[in-house]
Amino acid sequence: MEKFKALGISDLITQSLNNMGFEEPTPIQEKAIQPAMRGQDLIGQAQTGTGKTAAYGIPLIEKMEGAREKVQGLVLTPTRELAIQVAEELNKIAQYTDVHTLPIYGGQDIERQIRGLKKRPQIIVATPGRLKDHMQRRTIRLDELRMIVLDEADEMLNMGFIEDIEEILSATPASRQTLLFSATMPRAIQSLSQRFLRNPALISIQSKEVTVPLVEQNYLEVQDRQKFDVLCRLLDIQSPELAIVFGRTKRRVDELSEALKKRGYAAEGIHGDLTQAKRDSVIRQFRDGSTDILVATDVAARGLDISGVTHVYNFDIPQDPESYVHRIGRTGRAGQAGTAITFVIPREMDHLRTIERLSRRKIVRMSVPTMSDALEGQQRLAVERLLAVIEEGGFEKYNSRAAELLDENDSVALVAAALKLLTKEPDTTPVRLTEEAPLRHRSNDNFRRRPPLRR
Ligand SMILES: Nc1ncnc2c1ncn2[C@@H]1O[C@H](COP(=O)(O)OP(=O)(O)OP(=O)(O)O)[C@@H](O)[C@H]1O
Ligand SMILES: [Mg+2]
Repeated sequence: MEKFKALGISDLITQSLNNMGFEEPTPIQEKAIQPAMRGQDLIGQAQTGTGKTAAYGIPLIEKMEGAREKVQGLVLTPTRELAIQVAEELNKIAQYTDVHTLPIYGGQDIERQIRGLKKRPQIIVATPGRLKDHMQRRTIRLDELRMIVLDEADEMLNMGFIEDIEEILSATPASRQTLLFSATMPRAIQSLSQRFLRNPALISIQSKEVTVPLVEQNYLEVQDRQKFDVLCRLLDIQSPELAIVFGRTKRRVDELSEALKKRGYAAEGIHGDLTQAKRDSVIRQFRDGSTDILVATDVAARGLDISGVTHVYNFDIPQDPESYVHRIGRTGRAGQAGTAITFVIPREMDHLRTIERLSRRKIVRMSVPTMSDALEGQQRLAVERLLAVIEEGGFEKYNSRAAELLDENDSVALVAAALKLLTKEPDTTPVRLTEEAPLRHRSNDNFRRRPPLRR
């Protein structure tokens, strides 16, 4: 806590950071908080899962005046789920202050948002489209805005959002402070962003690699039609606590989540064509662990912070290196370890090399697991469960029956039969997935010109 105090953070906020289990600032927090509190514009870059939200959130909250009635702080995010999550984190950080944050995003009843706005939140976390709606209706005014943050800044300044961002910024006072944060900051975006900032400080947490070292990164080469069986085997062998499976298209996500359910996995899909109510419930179930596998388009690639995600599977190789970095960054967060496996069809190998080069990290080839590997994995799980019961005790009621059985049967046969009962044998229920065409290899330059957001 002393280290947070030394950054000039007030007692009320230090106290909530303590409650949240933050013992000391992460490197980006250490470097960004003071200049941001001094009023400096900045571009902050640090690896996924290293606390960028609080790095901008703390100074943002510190700068708000509880008594003022108009919106003073604004965070823009590329997705609705991220807006909700960031607003929650800001409200946690500000729990002992009189600063309130409201998320504003598409797909939610606008009247309800208008009622929320009547409570005069000082900070709004918004997706650009819905914010523009409110600006047009004059239910949100930005003429007293003091600070604006573009979270996932490179994505927000990508083709699909840039006009919205320009329009929103032009409605804010020129005196406002502007902060940009992301784990990836391609140079083209850095120079573009200079237009919106005044003498920005570039705060970048230097590291050899863009991705988090705690994430083990593998790929396997596989034909498209084999991918699904390979995924199921991997799930059986690795038995993730929670896993995210990324697919290229909405149809892919629908088909994949259905197919996984057919084979008995607790999977749900998320993409941009679902109703917001459905998206909310899918994320809620995944956060509380009632769904083990989230199947997603890139709509879930950025910013989402869900603890317990031990594995990320790129069922389809990502479109660009940035997407790769963000997708695999859904695991290995806040010092936890994680595993990421990318499925590459032979014609996409060049693409993998480009990702490797730009993320400056070797992605290690692994062999395609066999059916017997999968069975072995499930057997191991069954054994673990059995041994855990022995450890726990409380099965005395079964002792006399066990002794009886042992008198009449071979002991190895008995245990083997029990293990067979406990083991989920690999499921081979036939499923159908529409084949995806391989990603064509494109030059780096093109990576950034993709039209985003058809996810
Ligand atoms: N100082 C800290 N000590 C301990 N945990 C922290 C600290 N700061 C942040 N965290 C936790 O680390 C996790 C990741 O933080 P956050 O979501 O802000 O990462 P990020 O850098 O924005 O990642 P991404 O690039 O994926 O958006 C969160 O669960 C957050 O609560
Ligand atoms: Mg973030």
